[in-house]
Amino acid sequence: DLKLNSKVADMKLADFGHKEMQLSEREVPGLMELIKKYGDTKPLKGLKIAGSLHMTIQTAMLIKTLHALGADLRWASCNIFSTQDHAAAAVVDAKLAKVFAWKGESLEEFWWCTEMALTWEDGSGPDLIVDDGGDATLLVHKGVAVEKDPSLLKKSYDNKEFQVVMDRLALSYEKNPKHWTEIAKKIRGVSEETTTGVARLYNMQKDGTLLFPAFNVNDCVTKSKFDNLYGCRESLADGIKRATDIMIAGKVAVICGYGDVGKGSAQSLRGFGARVLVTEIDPICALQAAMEGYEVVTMEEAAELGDIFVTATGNFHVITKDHMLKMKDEAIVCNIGHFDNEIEMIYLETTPECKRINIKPQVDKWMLPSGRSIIILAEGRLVNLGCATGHPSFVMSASFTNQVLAQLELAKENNLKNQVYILPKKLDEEVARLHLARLGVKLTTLTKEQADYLDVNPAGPYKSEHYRY
Ligand SMILES: NC(=O)C1=CN([C@@H]2O[C@H](COP(=O)(O)OP(=O)(O)OC[C@H]3O[C@@H](n4cnc5c(N)ncnc54)[C@H](O)[C@@H]3O)[C@@H](O)[C@H]2O)C=CC1
Ligand SMILES: Nc1ncnc2c1ncn2[C@@H]1O[C@H](CO)C(=O)[C@H]1O
Repeated sequence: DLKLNSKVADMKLADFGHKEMQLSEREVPGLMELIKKYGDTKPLKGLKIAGSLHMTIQTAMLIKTLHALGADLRWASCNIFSTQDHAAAAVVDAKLAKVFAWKGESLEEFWWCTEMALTWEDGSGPDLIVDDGGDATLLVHKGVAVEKDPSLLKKSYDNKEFQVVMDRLALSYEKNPKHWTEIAKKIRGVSEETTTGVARLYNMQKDGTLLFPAFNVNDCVTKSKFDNLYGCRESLADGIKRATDIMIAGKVAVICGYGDVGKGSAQSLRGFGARVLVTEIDPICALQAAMEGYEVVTMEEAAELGDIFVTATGNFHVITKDHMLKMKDEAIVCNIGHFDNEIEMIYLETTPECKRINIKPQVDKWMLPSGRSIIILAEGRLVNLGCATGHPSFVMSASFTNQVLAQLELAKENNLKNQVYILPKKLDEEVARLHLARLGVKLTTLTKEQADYLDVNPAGPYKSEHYRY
């Protein structure tokens, strides 16, 4: 396998990918600025970067930037449905990275791709990881764990996906029982894209099991208060409409979770004229939803009311078997959270009385024992990337500018500990500044008197560490 240059769906799509990458340049000002600033000095020269992040046109521009800064790249997607095959082909064709990703991977193929992204032709591993959801970081950590305790390979696991991971690790253990231990030693750190991946990192930091330093890119203000919020505001409706062509106006939409993603999702469907109900566990977010005029209900109440259901919690089994059995005939059910367990898909997939009728790729009608059916999008995986193309380039430019800044910090080898770090506010403000011109924003400059009055530096940072945007 390791001699494999790349594995993508169709290299004939490369030209289309190049055209869409070129068209996105105007929309990724932050990335273009980083290439201008560092393209000559190449601060990532000689460093190997493994990526596990949706292989889209936007990610192709992130890869282009990391490549321009000197990195040697291998890439997989972090979701079986989110690859845009023309983006993958263009990246391979332009020799920006070796790519192992295609839309519609099986779970076994997904974990093979992830391992291929983490392993160079000579069997060596990366210096740095760009992760989204933490699956690449998980494979390295579980690899080290089984090499410490091979008996873990003998067990059988109820969780189907975890069993696939352990089967894959059994193969690498057979080839080299020190493979992952050697790889982990060399890794300078990981930069993590999303809320759920960041939660995993803080759990490992708390348990003391983190094997290398990590940057929490999600909690850059110019990531989560933009991508999670405004990105979902645009790409959620895109996913639902491309999948079902449903009229949203006048329908009852139920958004589970009112965090950054839930806020953008609720606003998205309200914008199309839906009557939006919200469910929440957190009194503060529930109060925010109420202040915005949303009706805050429980899923038990909402199950029989909704026409369209969207989970956005980062939690699991938020929409359960009981909820599905109460739903209207042909209610649409989807998830925009990172993992596919927000909807209890295991009930549908393991109950003989539940019959799946495939309408088209990533759109299934499930006949239920209730005598009614529901429409499940992208098999419960994130609907904006499974049924559409994810967030547009402009908002991803801010997220990915933070990713590159985090990679540059990790590359410096400045004795970071095995813990989770956040980029400084000054850089966050810089990322925002890089995106103003494209929108014609005219920023006001503080006078010295005003700066003194506010007790801030005229060049920033403009807010305290505890400021909530
Ligand atoms: N599809 C996409 O493009 C994106 C997906 N994400 C993912 O979306 C998920 C949510 O992300 P954020 O909004 O940033 O997280 P968040 O933590 O800001 O919001 C999640 C909210 O869900 C609530 N919640 C948890 N369990 C719940 C339950 N059982 N019922 C109702 N509410 C519940 C929490 O109280 C919280 O307010 C994560 O998995 C994240 O990785 C994030 C950004 C973009
Ligand atoms: N078009 C896109 N390309 C790459 N990543 C994306 C895109 N849209 C959303 N995402 C990311 O997907 C993760 C969730 O897996 C986020 O937190 C977003 O930053």
